Amino acid sequence: KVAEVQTDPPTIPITKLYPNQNYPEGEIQQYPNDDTMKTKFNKDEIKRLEKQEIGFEGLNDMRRAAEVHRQVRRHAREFIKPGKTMTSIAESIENATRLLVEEKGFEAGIGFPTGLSLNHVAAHYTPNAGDNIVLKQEDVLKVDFGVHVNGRIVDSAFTMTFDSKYDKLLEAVRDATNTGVKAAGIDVRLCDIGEQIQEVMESYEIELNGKTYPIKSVRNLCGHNIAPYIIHSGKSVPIVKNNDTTRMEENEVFAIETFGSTGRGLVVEEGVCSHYAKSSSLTQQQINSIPLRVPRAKSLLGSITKNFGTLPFCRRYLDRLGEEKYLLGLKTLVDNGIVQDYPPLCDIPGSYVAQFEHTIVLRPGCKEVVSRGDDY
Ligand SMILES: O=S(=O)(c1cccs1)N(Cc1ccc(F)cc1)Cc1ncn[nH]1
Ligand SMILES: [Mn+2]
Ligand SMILES: [Mn+2]
Ligand SMILES: [Mn+2]
Repeated sequence: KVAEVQTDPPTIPITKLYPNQNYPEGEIQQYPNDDTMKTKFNKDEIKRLEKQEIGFEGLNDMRRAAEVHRQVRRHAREFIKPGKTMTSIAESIENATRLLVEEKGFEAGIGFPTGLSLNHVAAHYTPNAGDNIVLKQEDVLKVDFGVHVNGRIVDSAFTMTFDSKYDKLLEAVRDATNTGVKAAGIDVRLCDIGEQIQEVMESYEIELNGKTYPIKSVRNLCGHNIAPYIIHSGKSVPIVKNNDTTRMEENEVFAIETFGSTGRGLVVEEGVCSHYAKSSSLTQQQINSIPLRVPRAKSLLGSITKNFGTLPFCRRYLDRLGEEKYLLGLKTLVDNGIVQDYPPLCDIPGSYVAQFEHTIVLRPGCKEVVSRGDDY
């Protein structure tokens, strides 16, 4: 029996909703420098390159992951309400993702921990075991979660508020992210994208509790390129003007994300860490050559390699695997550079940060915003 329509809450895997396995295309955009592109590739060259691109399989895998993302977030936007614990929110998103993507080893699953950063915390907060934080009416919540199919990660995020007083902040960031998505393209310089994002972001201001704040682009946060099983594979997309003349290249996948803040427009690593990922730059041989005097570190590394590979994970994912007494072992792996920690990234207390993020594919003939939905 082929199901036609998703249940609420969502329980039907996306493969069952698309029996022909052709998943919906994202938003197609032409490149900003399209005329020079035309001279670069003629029609049949584009045809040939479209075959190559990230391989039709790769693109189809991303589209399936993106459809999972859209259906999970549609439900998340209904059930995330003040009074719910961060833990219950994270688990609802993760359970729905596992169901819809049909989690199976490295073939399909969660792309990285469910980011639920609040207010002046911009990114990389997810609850650890025992976290009792409850969502409040005046919170500014960034929901940033990932879905992968065969390592093709869709990284997309949106901001939720329950008070219209923050509307201008969300409008600024949404406009800035869409500006970055539009500016992106083959051969486009990263610095030019950062400049355009900053110009739009900082053209906005917001009045909060009787005071007017200019909205600042958070200058030390950025978007990034994505490779199979590697959430950031080397290039950073700035959200302020800088001098990085590195260019985007065809067939690259980018997460375009912008952060607007009423605070300093600068984040620092602050608070208890929850997010980690095995370094993608060390070879197995290099790892083997590092003496690990803490026995637990070795067994923990085995579990991380087996269950996550280079995909980011959080402490709750270790807990659900039955790992115990792992904090010293984890610290040892971090101190030896085998595992990278990603602590919460915070502006000043009392400030508010908003985020929107899309994943785009720079196909030879067009740009595909795979994570675009009717919500953002
Ligand atoms: O800030 S990043 O570390 C980065 C940006 C540019 C170069 S590296 N980061 C990558 C990442 C790190 C850990 C994760 F669990 C998931 C992703 C961006 C990001 N965080 C959430 N969504 N997107
Ligand atoms: Mn629902
Ligand atoms: Mn993200
Ligand atoms: Mn990202």
